[in-house]
Amino acid sequence: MRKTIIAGNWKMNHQRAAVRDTLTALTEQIKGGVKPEVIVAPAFAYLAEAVSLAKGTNVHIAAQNMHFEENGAYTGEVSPAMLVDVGVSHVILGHSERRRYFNETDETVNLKVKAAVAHDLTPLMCCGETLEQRENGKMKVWIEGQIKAGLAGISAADIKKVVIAYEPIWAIGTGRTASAEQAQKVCLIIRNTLAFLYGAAVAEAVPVLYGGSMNAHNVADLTAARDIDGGLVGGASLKAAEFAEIIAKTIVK
Ligand SMILES: O=C[C@H](O)COP(=O)(O)O
Repeated sequence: MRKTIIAGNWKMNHQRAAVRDTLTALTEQIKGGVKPEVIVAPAFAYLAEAVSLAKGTNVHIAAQNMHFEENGAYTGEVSPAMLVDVGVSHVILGHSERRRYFNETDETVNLKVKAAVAHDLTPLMCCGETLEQRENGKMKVWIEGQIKAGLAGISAADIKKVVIAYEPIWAIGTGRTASAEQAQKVCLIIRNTLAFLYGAAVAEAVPVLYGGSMNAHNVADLTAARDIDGGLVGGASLKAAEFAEIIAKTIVK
C-alpha cells in the first residue's frame, strides 16, 4: 500500500509569528487522529524554527526548493546538506513557479531530485501543463516528458523515495480546480510513465499527489480517485483550521 500525503506549500507567505501560530494550531488540531502523512513547507528563513516546533508531532517539514550542489559560490542558494542539517525531511522540487520565475528546467530539476535522494531528503517533484498545452492536446506528451526527464538516472530503488505532484498550472491559485476525473486521468498517465520506466509493481508504490486549488470541499472527491494519493495544497494550507479540515477529509485508500 502506498502512502497518502497532504503537503502544505506556504510559498512566500507567513513570517515568524504566523509560522509559529499556524504550526502550533495545526499540530494541536491533528493530534492523534491523523491518517495521511502531513508535510508543511514554510519559507527558508523559518525552516529551523518549524523543525523545532514540529518535533514530536505528526508534521514533517519540507523546503520549497534547494540547490543540487554540495556547497560553493552560489550566492543566495541553500544546499541539500544544509536542509538535512536543520532537520528538514522533504523538499518540493520543480514547482511551476520555480520553473516560470526562476528558470528551472527539467535538467536542473533532475539534478535536484538526484541530490535530494542522495541526502535522504524526500523530493516532491512537480509537473503540470499549461491551459494552452491542454487545449492543444499536448498535455500527455508534456507530462510524460517532464516525468522522464525529471527522473533520468533515478534507479528503481530510489524512485521509491520520490513523491510526484501533478499540478496543472491553470489550476494553481486560480480557484479553478481540475475535476477528479481530469486529475485522475493525468495521475494515471504519470503512473503509467513510472510503470514504463520501472515496472508496474514499482509504479504502484510511488505516491502521486494533486495540487491546484485543493480545499476542504474538493479534497474527498479528488483523493477518492484511484491514482491520486493526496495533495499539494497552497492557499488553503495557510490557515490551520482549513488545512486540518483538508487533512481530516482526505481519503486514505
Ligand atoms: O504548491 C501548491 C500549489 O501550487 C497549489 O496552490 P493553490 O492550492 O494555492 O492553488
